[in-house]
Amino acid sequence: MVRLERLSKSWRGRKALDSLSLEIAKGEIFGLLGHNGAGKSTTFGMMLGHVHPDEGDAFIAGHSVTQDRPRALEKVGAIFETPSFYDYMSGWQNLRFFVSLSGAVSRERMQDVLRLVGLEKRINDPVRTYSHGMRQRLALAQALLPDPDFILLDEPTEGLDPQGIREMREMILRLRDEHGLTILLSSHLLSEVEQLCDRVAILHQGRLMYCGNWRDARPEWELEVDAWDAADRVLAALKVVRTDSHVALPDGLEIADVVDALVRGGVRVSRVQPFERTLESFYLERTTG
Ligand SMILES: Nc1ncnc2c1ncn2[C@@H]1O[C@H](COP(=O)(O)OP(=O)(O)OP(=O)(O)O)[C@@H](O)[C@H]1O
Repeated sequence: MVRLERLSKSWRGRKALDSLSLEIAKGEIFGLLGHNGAGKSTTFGMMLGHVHPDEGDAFIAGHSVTQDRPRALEKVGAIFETPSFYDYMSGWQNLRFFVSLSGAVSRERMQDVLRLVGLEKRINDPVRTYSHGMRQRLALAQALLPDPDFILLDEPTEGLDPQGIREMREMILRLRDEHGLTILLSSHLLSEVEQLCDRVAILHQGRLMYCGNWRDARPEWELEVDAWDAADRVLAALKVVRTDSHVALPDGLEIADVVDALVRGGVRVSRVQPFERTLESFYLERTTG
C-alpha cells in the first residue's frame, strides 16, 4: 500500500531524515515513533507532498508522490499539523468549505462520516463552542470525507482526556476493521500505540532504529546470579547482551543453553524468568544510550 524508499532530507545542512525505507501493508495500523525532532513530521510531509525529499521517494498505491502527486494522494486523508477551522462557522459549514476547495462530496457522504466520528448532534454549532476532542473528530471527519483508503494521523490523541483517547482509539480500530482503511499514526503515547499497532517504526535523529512487529522481537530474560563478573565472561562468549539483570539472546541460542553454560562456568543461577516487554521499554532501549 505504502512504500518509502531511501527518503532523505536536510534542513540547512542538518539531516532531518537519513535514507528512510519502510513498507506499510494494506489494512495495517502502523505506528511511527520517535522523540521530538526525530523526523516524523518530515516523513509525513514528504508522504503528503508538502516537503520535497533531497533523495528517495514515497509511493502510495504504486504512485510516486514526487512524480505523480495527484494520483498518489487520490485516496489519502490526513490529520497533519494542528488542523485549523473557522471558529465562527459551524462544523458543517467548515466541512462544506473544505469540500468546496477539494472536490465534490455528497451530503450523504458527509452525514455518514459525521455518524462515524459521532459528531452529528453538534455539527450545526459554531466550532468555537467545541471541545478539543470535538475538534479532533471534526479533523478526522475532514480527513475521511474524500473516502480515503489510507489515512495519516499525526498525534491523533494529543491533548485529549482519557475518555477522548479511548474514543479515538475505538474509532481508529473501527476504521480499519469495518472500513478496511490502512492507517499510519504517530504518537508519543506509547501505551496507546501498543494497543493499536503491531508493526512500528522507531526513528531516532532521522535514522530508522527499528521496523517491524515489536512483539515478535527477540525474547529477553531476567537472570539472578551470584557473581556477575564470572557470568559476564560466559555471556560474552555466547554473544549474549546483558543490561542490568536482563539479557538478550542471539538467534538460535536458547535460555536453557545459557543457564547450562553459566552453571558449567561456576555461576549459581537463582532465578530465570521471561522479561515482560512493553512497547515503552522496547522503544527506550532503541532510542537511549
Ligand atoms: N521547515 C523546517 N525548517 C528547518 N528545520 C526543520 C523544518 N522542519 C523540520 N526541521 C528540523 O528537522 C528535524 C526533524 O523535525 P520533525 O519535525 O520532522 O520531527 P518530529 O519527529 O516530527 O518531531 P515532533 O515530535 O516534535 O513533531 C528537527 O531537527 C527539526 O528542527
